[in-house]
Amino acid sequence: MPNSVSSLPMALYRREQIRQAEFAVCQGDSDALYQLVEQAADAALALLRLESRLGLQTVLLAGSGNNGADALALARLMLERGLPLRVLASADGKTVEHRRAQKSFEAAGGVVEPYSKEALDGAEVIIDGLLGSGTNGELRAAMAGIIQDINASGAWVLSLDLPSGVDADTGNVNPIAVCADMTLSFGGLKQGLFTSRARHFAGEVRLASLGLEAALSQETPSAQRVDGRFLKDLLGRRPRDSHKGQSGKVTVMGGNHGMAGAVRLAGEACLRAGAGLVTVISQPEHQLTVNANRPELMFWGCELVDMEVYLRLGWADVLVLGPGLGRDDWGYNLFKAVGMSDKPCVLDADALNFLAKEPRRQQNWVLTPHPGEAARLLDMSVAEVEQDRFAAVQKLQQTYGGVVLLKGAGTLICDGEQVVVAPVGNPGLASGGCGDVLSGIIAALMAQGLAPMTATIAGVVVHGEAADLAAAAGERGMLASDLMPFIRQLVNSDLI
Ligand SMILES: NC(=O)C1=CN([C@@H]2O[C@H](COP(=O)(O)OP(=O)(O)OC[C@H]3O[C@@H](n4cnc5c(N)ncnc54)[C@H](OP(=O)(O)O)[C@@H]3O)[C@@H](O)[C@H]2O)[C@@H](O)CC1
Ligand SMILES: Nc1ncnc2c1ncn2[C@@H]1O[C@H](COP(=O)(O)OP(=O)(O)O)[C@@H](O)[C@H]1O
Repeated sequence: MPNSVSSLPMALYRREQIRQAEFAVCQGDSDALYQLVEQAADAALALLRLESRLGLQTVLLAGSGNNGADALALARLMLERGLPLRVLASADGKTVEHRRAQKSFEAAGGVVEPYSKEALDGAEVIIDGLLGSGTNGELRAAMAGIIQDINASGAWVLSLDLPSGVDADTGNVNPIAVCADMTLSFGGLKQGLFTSRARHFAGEVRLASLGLEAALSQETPSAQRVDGRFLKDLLGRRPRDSHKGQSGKVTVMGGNHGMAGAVRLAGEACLRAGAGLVTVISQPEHQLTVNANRPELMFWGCELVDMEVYLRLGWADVLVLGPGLGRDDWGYNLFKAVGMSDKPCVLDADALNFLAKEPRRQQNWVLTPHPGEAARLLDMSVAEVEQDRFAAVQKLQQTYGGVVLLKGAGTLICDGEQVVVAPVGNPGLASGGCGDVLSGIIAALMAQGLAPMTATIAGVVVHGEAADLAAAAGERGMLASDLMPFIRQLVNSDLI
């Protein structure tokens, strides 16, 4: 069945690519396009049935474009089945398909009412067909008002194609969007649904491909999505005769005065992700904290960054620089020392702030900025980074080389060839130290032989999945340390 609700593929597209596929199939023929509208409505009905939402008091909201046409076609299907519904339209239909869907709904005895807030009273289900992929620029005030009413209604909300107000390409919201429980994406998966603010507004995402698969396969996906399945067959079982020297040696550097915890977290995560030997280089007074309950970490107290540091860097397979590094001369000198070595490295936190001041490119590094650090690296505001995270991660990679990951809900990873979106993890990660844990995991995976891009994707997936497991006890109050036991479980998960 071409219009069935399928399981989510990994390929993501920009809205223009999905429109191209639609054009390739319909060739501008309105009958063919109307068929797609009918199929979209069929798929939405099937989804409502699957979710056991049929028979509940339902209000459908139709906008003036083809997203509204989808809602009106669904309204007709529901009316024909005697399901309880009200249909509200915010404006007159502007497309041929919209007018046709409305006519057909009215011919079946349906009534389209003008929008009123009161009509949402008592709604158990709201179908959002206000705005889809044709949305341009900032929402007009009237539309923003309707969306506010939907969000305040308390109903279960299904958004057709996109939550109204979410940008299909960036996931950005300007200034408000429908907060959906579920989104049924049509044609192909829009890349914007999986990152940025869309992570909050889209709810669970489903796909109705509407028979556009073949046409869409002519397009190169703009990004790939990853989830826990990425970990399958990644590391494999350790050879029975393996020894610690073969599992990779990592040196974690950072932990300026008062910030012992950052290097301790990165170092411990590195061990839990399977590195054979981990040394922490930090301010000397931090030895007790770093080794408390974790004697497996080696420690070297470094007060002065001198020749000995350079010699010690030679020992490691992979370096991590940044957790708790600080921005003083001590931190800067460690940054210089790492720059002089040719080791594969993970740069995080203040190491990225030094890099922003002294930009250079390196191929064998992984940069892990959060949006604030990304803004400094790109000399722009955090709002500009967040406005288009896809563009930001690509620009970072072009400027600095290597593998770049842009943190935040729907983390993006780019190696210059492809962009990967990892919609894993949860807001429990929004607490200090979680980024330090991530850099330790990535370094451990690199030290065990994974290529930087693979290690970075796998690291983000392990980190996010560990957070989801840890969140069983609640997201609020979750600590970076709570991830540790689950990291171990996940790096062995391909063996289960
Ligand atoms: N692709 C596919 O495979 C298929 C796609 N299909 C469906 O078509 C949908 C795309 O339809 P579409 O192109 O008609 O656009 P759509 O999202 O309804 O919005 C246009 C309306 O919104 C308005 N508007 C715009 N910006 C605004 C703003 N900032 N603030 C306020 N209003 C704003 C704009 O108003 P205007 O500017 O004209 O006054 C116009 O009236 C797609 O999402 C999917 O549901 C399926 O039916 C079949 C398969
Ligand atoms: N809402 C969220 N959903 C998913 N992941 C999140 C969310 N909030 C934060 N994270 C993740 O948590 C980590 C936080 O990193 P960072 O800001 O560097 O923390 P710190 O510097 O305190 O260690 C990142 O990997 C980020 O992607």
